[in-house]
Amino acid sequence: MSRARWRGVGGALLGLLLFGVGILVAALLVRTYTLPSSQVSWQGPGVAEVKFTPDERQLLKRALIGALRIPTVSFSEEEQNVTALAELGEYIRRVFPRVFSSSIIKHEVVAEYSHLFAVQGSDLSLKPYMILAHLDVVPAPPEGWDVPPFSGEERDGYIYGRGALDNKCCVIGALQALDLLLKRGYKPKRSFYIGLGHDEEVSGHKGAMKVVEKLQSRGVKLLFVIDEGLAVVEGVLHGVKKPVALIGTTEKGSITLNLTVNQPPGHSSMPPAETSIGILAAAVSRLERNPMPNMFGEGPDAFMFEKLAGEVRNVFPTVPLSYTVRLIVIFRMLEQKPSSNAIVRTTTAITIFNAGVKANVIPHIARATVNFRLHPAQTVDEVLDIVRNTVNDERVEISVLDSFNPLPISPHDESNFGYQTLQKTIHSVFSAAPVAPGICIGNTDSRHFVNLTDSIYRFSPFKLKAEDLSRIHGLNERISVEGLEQLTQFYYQLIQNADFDKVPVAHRATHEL
Ligand SMILES: CCCCCCCC/C=C\CCCCCCCC(=O)NCC(=O)O
Ligand SMILES: [Zn+2]
Ligand SMILES: [Zn+2]
Repeated sequence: MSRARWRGVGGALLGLLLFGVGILVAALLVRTYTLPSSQVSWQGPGVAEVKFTPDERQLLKRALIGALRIPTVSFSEEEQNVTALAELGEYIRRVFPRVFSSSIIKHEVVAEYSHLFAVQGSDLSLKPYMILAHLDVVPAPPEGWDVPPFSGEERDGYIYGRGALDNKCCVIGALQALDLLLKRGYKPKRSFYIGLGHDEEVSGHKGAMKVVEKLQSRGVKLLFVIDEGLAVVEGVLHGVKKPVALIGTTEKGSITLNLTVNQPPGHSSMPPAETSIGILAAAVSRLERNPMPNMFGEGPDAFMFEKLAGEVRNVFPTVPLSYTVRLIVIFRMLEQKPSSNAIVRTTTAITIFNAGVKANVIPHIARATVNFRLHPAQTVDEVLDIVRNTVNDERVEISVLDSFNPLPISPHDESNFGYQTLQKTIHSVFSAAPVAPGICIGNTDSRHFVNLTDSIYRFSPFKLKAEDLSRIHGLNERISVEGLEQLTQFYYQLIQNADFDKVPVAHRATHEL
């Protein structure tokens, strides 16, 4: 046989060998996945679902509508509508008298406008847990809304208003669930707290932090904390069609910077080659055009995709791709949408830009504020280094207004009581939606609780479609009446599920995918 022919046969054999090895590696990789969590079933007794009477359904709706009408706006750490915060405090007293007068509940006002409810369980040997929500909201100028943002108007099965999702629905849902449990004579075994902060939207330094100080001074340790955060998302994650429940097991860090350029002012008829505005604009544009690196797989986002691998639809239906390859394809697609881009990298948002006073005056000072949300695989120092290198202009002064590192990752293994109790409750309330750990892309009051527990979970118990994401802090924020009832059901069942003293045990089928 000629040398060329031998080379051809050798090449074909090598190709076959590589193909075989490729198949083997892919098979080994996909073997490690278990069936999606939707296939998990729970051992042991379930808890009773709350059946709302028609009157209770009306009262629940009215309770949220009333709360939405009180404009508890936080503008900044220094400027909050404290009259409205006081009014909302009075309002919850009026709407939930059973909660405020129960002999097993101690209520205290913290730092004037926050509230702490301590519900005493019958078994004091069980470690308590905490449900958090917040009373304040971000501003809502009426332009662009279909209904006035503080009207609480009900339309076509939805209740509209600033705070409908973030986060008065959880304030009302948690209190309503507790009220219904008391009404039905339920006596909790495990003690728990409900904390309602009043300045979450501007840091939580005055509210949640003071609640933490109070609990710490009493030597309280918590089994777990549940706060707002991720949700049951539908059509948000590329390639996953059915609703999946994402529990934030960590939260992004944050850096807020001021970029300031100081140049001599003067007459606009004799402009310099570059003005303070031009220099600053170029600097912020460099930051926008050079996004932080894609860190997919280097943080807990990897856990989320591993868990959801079984749910990922093949994006090329005619090509038989392994789950591993599908994940790699999705990895690139994630960058295309702001919500999933936020999961895979530190984000850069230019939020304030100020300069100039008059058309014929060269401005002296130009200033921009830039807010970064840090991926859990990066630190404040690392991001600041990248920012300095990208700006790369000594005329731009960079000062840090506020910064904190990403939060620790809370346990989400099979032996963790808090995570498993949440998962069990989610399965029961949201028709067995698969549950996965994720990165909470916004910041919450729960970040102040790290010294009280290692188990902090950020989960808002409602469904969110892709088009709903822009309603949070945006226009036409709303919750469906059905969603509000489901959310209340969630807290109602969670409180009962937390009364078991052992971790719920899941039956899980392992399976080769
Ligand atoms: C891979 C796709 C996953 C996309 C996940 C996006 C799901 C979004 C779900 C909820 C929205 C996140 C809201 C987080 C709570 C924000 C609380 C807040 O506003 N805090 C103040 C602040 O962060 O400034
Ligand atoms: Zn919130
Ligand atoms: Zn918010």
